[in-house]
Amino acid sequence: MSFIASLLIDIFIVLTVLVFFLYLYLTRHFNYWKKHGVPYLEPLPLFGNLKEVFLQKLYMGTFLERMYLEHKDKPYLGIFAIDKPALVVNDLDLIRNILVKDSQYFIDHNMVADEKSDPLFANVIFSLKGDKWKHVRQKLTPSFTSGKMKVMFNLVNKCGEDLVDLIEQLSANDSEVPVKETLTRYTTDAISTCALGIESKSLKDSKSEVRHYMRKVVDFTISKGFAGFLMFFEPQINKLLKFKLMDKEVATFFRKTVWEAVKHREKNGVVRKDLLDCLMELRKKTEKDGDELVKIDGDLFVAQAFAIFAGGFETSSSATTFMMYELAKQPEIQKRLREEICQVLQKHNNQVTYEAIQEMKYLDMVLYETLRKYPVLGVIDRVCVSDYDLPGPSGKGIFTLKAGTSVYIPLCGIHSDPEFYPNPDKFDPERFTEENKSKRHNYAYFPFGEGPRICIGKRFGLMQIKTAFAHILPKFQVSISKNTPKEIVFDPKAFIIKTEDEMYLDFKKITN
Ligand code: HEM
Repeated sequence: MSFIASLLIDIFIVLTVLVFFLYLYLTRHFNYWKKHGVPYLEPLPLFGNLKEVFLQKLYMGTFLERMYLEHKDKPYLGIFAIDKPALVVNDLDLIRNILVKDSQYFIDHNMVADEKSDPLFANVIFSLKGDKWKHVRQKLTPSFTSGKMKVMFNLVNKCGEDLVDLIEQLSANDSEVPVKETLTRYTTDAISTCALGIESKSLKDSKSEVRHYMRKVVDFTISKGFAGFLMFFEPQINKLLKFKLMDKEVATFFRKTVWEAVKHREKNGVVRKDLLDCLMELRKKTEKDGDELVKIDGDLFVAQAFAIFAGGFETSSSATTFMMYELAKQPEIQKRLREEICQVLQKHNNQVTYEAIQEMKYLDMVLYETLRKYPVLGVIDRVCVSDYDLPGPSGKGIFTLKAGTSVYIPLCGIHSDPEFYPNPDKFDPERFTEENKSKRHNYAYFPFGEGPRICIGKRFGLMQIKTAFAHILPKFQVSISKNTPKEIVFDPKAFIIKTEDEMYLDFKKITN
């Protein structure tokens, strides 16, 4: 045998042995659920049960929705995220216990970003764990009371007026309006001014610097989609590989913007009682305390401003886009909503006010139905932080969920379960009359999550969405245009539910 042939055989043997050991390593936990008598899905080496999500073929919420609809007779189901056992919880009473009643066992999200390579994502409130999270959350919560919303309303309302001006320009000459981008420019302006007191001018200027950098945060490339996957499903692997979600230039821009706003306020004694003020108070206080745990400064400080900013603009613009799309498809619902808005506004001297938008009950119903069909976050996640006893899978005995196990709640699945929502693909706001709501399990609907980790910006999100419709619908008739997507496909790379492509719709000015 020649030297080359024997070398090739040696290489082949070494590779086979390596592949064999890699296989053993990746499948070492694959009998975990079987051993504990928990119903589970047969995994594949390398992917576990998440092949389609891993390969970015399917949005994670849609993936778990399919799993839920197939296995909802089981209170919970064991899966494998790559090689790691994780639990998908289907039963609504168990979900209530995990999110609310026994939330101390499930207080953390999975997300772990690397402090060095991705410092802002590592420190955003969504990633913070345990006492550090609790402390930051307690301090930020007062920025989101209904009193604070009232104060911020005028700023949001001004953005609503600018939004109408932009739609008027874009729809001139019967042009289609790129709704997703237009509404994201609106929410970017609203959150910039309310949270940080900065004018992002996204509606006035399509090349606005803030919009430019924020687009980079949320437009997921394949590699960012992969980083997001690991942070959500395999945070420990991400810790090793150090993938990051935020580019250096975006982090630099955000740091600069936040510290300039802070310096301006300190120098000129500006007090706006907004989110940045709350953060600045928090920063002073912790300096005085001298407590390591509660030192909210540097990137921990910037990250909280970033979290509110990032949480605040694309979530709301995505929900607003889907609502606009459904209204375009259903002119009867659109007409009824327009009539309600116009009637309420008449009582308020034709002014969009905070009180007026609270009176629009059909608007609430249409918005709630939008968030049912398109819950912005398709999966709610938690980590079990100390061993927790679940009722045994067959209803007998107990099964102890080990600390460190990831738990996923299939929100998209629950929201499209025909048992709670007959004909779930139909967009039907009547599902949200008081009477119909009272017939359902309380946990058949939770688009903002639940319990201590419920969305902190819920009130702000609802306010900015409702303000947009109160401005737009009395002035424009919205309809499907030639480039409206025929079918909605959620972006498989993204963390939240959104379309990959632009959403074009026709806007026709109402003249009377
Ligand atoms: C339609 C709009 C929105 C929806 C549907 C939504 C949904 C959610 C959901 C499902 C969660 C996770 C909750 C859980 O794990 O139980 C969340 C968390 C969060 N949201 Fe929202 N959100 C919206 C708007 C906003 C806005 C406007 C802001 C900021 C102004 C915001 C900031 C946050 C933050 C900071 C968290 C993390 C809270 C924590 O970990 O303590 N969201 N949101």
